[in-house]
Formats: sequence, C-alpha cells, structure tokens
Amino acid sequence: MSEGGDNDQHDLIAVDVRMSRVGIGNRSILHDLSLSMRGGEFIAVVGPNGSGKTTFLRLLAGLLRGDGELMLNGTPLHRHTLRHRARLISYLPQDTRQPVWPMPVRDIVALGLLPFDADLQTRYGPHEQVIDRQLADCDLTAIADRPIDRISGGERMRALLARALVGGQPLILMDEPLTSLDPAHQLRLMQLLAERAAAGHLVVAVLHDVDLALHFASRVLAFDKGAILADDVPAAIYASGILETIFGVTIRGADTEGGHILAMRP
Ligand SMILES: Nc1ncnc2c1ncn2[C@@H]1O[C@H](COP(=O)(O)OP(=O)(O)OP(=O)(O)O)[C@@H](O)[C@H]1O
Repeated sequence: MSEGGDNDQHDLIAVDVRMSRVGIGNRSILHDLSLSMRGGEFIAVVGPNGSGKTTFLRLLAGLLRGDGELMLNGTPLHRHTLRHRARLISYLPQDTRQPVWPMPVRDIVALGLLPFDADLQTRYGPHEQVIDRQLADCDLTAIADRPIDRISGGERMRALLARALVGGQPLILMDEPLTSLDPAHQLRLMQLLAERAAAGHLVVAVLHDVDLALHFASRVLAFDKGAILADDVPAAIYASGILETIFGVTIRGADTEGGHILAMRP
C-alpha cells in the first residue's frame, strides 16, 4: 500500500545482481552485470535503442532469467512466491499501453491493489482514500469515472502510472514512463518518483530524456550493446562524456535561472 498503508517493507528493499549472461533463446542480450541497488535510490537507465534496457528491467521483474544470481532482500528472486513478488515489485512495461476492457479509470487504478487484497470488490471501501490520493497525484480526479478507452493517450498513460504506483511496492520498475506525457506531467511524475525514492523505495526507470534523468535521478546506469558501460552519480556521468559517446550526439549544458539544463545537438 502507499505511504501510511500496511506495507512497511519499502525501507528494506535490496537487489543484488551478478549475471554473466542473459539471453533470449540462443541470443545473448546482456552480459557481465554486477551491481547492487538499495531502497532510497532513484536509478535512471539510459542508453541507445536496443542496448538492453528493457531486458534489464524484465530481468529485475523476474520475467526473464539469466546465468547467475539475482537476489531480492537476500533471497533468489525466483524463490519468492508470485504473490510476494507482486507485493514487492511494481512493473510498468513499455508495450501494454492499449486498454483491453473499457473500465473506468478509477477501477484500472484500483487493480494495482490486487496483490494486497484479492477480494478487491467486497473491500473496495477501505481502499477509497488510497485510490483517491493516487488519482489526485496523477492528476486523474476529474476523469476518474471515464472509461479508459475514451481518454487521451497521455491521460491513459497517467492511469497506468497510477495503477503501478498505488500499491506502494518497495521496488518500482518503469520502462519509459514519460512517453506521451506533456512537460508539466513529465516533471510531476519525476517529482513523484523522487519522493518515493526519498521515502525509501527503490525506483529504476528507463528514460530517454537525458536532461530529466540527470536532474532527478540519484544514480545513472548507462547501457550500450548489452552491458553497463557506466554506473555513477549524474554529475559524474555528465562530466565523463559517456552519453555523447553512446548516443553519438553532442550534449551541451548551461546554467540558467531554473538550474542546469542540457541540450542535445547532432
Ligand atoms: N524477444 C526477443 N527475442 C530476441 N531478441 C530480442 C527480443 N527482445 C529484444 N531483443 C533484442 O535484444 C536487444 C535488447 O533489446 P531491449 O528491448 O532490451 O533494448 P532497449 O535498450 O530497451 O531498446 P529501446 O530503447 O528500443 O526500447 C536488442 O538487440 C533486441 O533486438
């Protein structure tokens, strides 16, 4: 549940990955992963298309297995029961943005509480406040009763984000959560994720917006060709020039009244 709810595990989350190889079929996708992540971190995963970011997130979500070890709170991830995993991990995938049923936004968001309460229908009442707060956090209050197939693409994205956030799982995995959001909602989401990290959750988000990633994240993993080329704090990642190398672009930073901003050029 969200802060104030009955999930007190968010400050205890620890993820340790030691994998020599992660493959799909015969194809090797990731190699030589060795890192630890802890609650309190907001980790941005950046890198070119096809560099392995989604595969990395799917690995953390337990949807893929590799050669080596993936420990969640000191226990191999696959030894946790599915229900326990659903209570520990919230995962927003990259490619399930189309609604299947025309459910109201409020019901879509409520589905995010299923791992904690399989009997959601009869016990909807006690969750009302948590759901209302998440709807408000994602600026959905005004459209809470609209069917999800009759709202805009950005609004739909916010509904799916609210569903992923409402349970308050300690490990939050998000694959390109800024897609379709306008600049104000992008900033709001990054603030929400930073607040979750500050409250002890571990946030791991694939982001293509380098400026927002460096501004909000506490740590950046730069992927290229299936490996983590750099793993450091944003200022060190920026200063190293690694992003220019892996993306093949020029990145210029400037100090403005609103803070340090980045611009990319060919
Ligand atoms: N199901 C699959 N079977 C075989 N290869 C795959 C599969 N899914 C992804 N790949 C390959 O694995 C590599 C990494 O893909 P992945 O989706 O992890 O990249 P990504 O960094 O998330 O890319 P993007 O920024 O385009 O979303 C790519 O070369 C891709 O073609």
